[in-house]
Amino acid sequence: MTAVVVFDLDGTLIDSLADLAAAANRMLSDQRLPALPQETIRGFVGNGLPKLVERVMTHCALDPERHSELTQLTLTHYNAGACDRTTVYPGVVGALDELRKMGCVLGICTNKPEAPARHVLSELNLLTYFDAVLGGDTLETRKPDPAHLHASFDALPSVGPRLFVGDSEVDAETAQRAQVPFLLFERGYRKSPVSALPHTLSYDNSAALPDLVRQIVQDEALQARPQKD
Ligand SMILES: O=C(O)COP(=O)(O)O
Ligand SMILES: [Mg+2]
Repeated sequence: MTAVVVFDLDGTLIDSLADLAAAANRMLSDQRLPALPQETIRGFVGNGLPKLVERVMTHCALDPERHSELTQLTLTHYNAGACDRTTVYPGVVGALDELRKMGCVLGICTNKPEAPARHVLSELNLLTYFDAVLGGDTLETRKPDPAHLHASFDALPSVGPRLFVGDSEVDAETAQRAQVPFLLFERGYRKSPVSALPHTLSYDNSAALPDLVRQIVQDEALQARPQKD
């Protein structure tokens, strides 16, 4: 029972909010501005680091003309401490092991820039599970453009049906536009209720993932079977 499973990163496999918030707050401190609460920054995650910085800047009434300078500064701070407080969600490692044992091939489609995404995956001993890692700056486009997700699947061998696992509005929209089944992690950084996001199945413990993938693969196989009359 194999599948091509592509994962979002932040809020799906890893809880990276504390380090993202710390980087943004160091940038603000460099501007002699007070730190923002982590909960505020949580709402700014999902569309990549440049967008996160843009949202912080709007919130703090910083001059939009400084966007590229302050994005670079935030990235420098993030790179210096990307794994200080970031953790792998419970159940993820066991689920990735089992999926690999099933013969699935795994990839990453994240809006985090590719270099820090690879660095964080490597530091957390996750990089070797993935045969493709596409970041928010790998292509000219990124999620919710389905081209980002399609390119992630295309970078992997076609061992079975394709499915996407993510945590946010951006991921749900990407999967819907790409027309692939979507597994929604309920404990990530989404802003709307689970019921408001289009998804195939949802889960709150990553240990459930292999069974959910099996279920989707079986359903896909049933749908693909020629109908008898
Ligand atoms: O960097 C972000 O804003 C979000 O990253 P993600 O796509 O891995 O959730
Ligand atoms: Mg995410």
